[in-house]
Amino acid sequence: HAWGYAEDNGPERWADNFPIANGPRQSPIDIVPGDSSYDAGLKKLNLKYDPSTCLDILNNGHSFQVTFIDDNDNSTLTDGPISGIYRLKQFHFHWGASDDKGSEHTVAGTKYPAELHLVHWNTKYPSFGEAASQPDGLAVVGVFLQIGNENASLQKVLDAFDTIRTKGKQASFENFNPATLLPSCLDYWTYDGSLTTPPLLESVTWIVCKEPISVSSGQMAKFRSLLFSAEGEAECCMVDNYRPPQPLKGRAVRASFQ
Ligand SMILES: Cc1c(Cl)c([N+](=O)[O-])nn1CC(=O)Nc1ccc(S(N)(=O)=O)cc1
Ligand SMILES: [Zn+2]
Repeated sequence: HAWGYAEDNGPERWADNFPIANGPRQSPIDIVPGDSSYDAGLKKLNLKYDPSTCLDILNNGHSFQVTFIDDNDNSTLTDGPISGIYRLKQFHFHWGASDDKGSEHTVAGTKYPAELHLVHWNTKYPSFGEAASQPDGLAVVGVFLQIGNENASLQKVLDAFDTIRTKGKQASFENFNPATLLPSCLDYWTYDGSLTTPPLLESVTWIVCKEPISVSSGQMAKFRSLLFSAEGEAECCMVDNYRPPQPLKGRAVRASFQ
């Protein structure tokens, strides 16, 4: 039976089929600001996104994702802690059943109600699939969501939820600019990690923004209206789709700010 987030197929069971779950560079982690070291050599993040590369929105049974056309360099991540050009493939979120949990990374033990992941792949490799198995293949920008004012940009994504309520549903979703989901300050922590869901590949340079973006409680309720289950199956709310923090195993966490 496939992996998920339930008692019988959730994060504590993933190592059964994916032994890398106990590997040396697993994600997420608890970021302890006092233990991170400022690295003056770290460049500012350079995120350049073209809304016309936005393609569709999909409920994949674990989260929902907005997928981008990645056969050109129109939507890219450069600089920051990485070298070369990484292309945006998709973004998705992780969230909780209540506002006191939901993020994957935590900051000195603090959980946020949700976390956005913008997934990019290194164009030194021919495709996302090839890149995903390389130690420098992927770069994911993580952004925390905190309860506050309604987020107008996020609302555009939430308005599409009625078309993707159940697992496997996909709908056209065009001309969305993911830059509108970024915080104003792009200070970040960075460390070497992995995908946070199976296959848990250790190919991700993590770039976690210090500043959260806002989401209203009503908008969080909308996230929780999605279903893990497919049409015709017993309804199972899509909530708590986050992996808890994993052992640091000696890794350094660098900060782009003092
Ligand atoms: C593994 C893989 C390959 Cl290879 C392909 N492909 O299309 O070739 N698609 N997937 C699936 C995928 O991307 N998973 C993924 C899991 C966690 C995260 S997270 N939370 O950001 O760490 C990002 C992505
Ligand atoms: Zn993710």
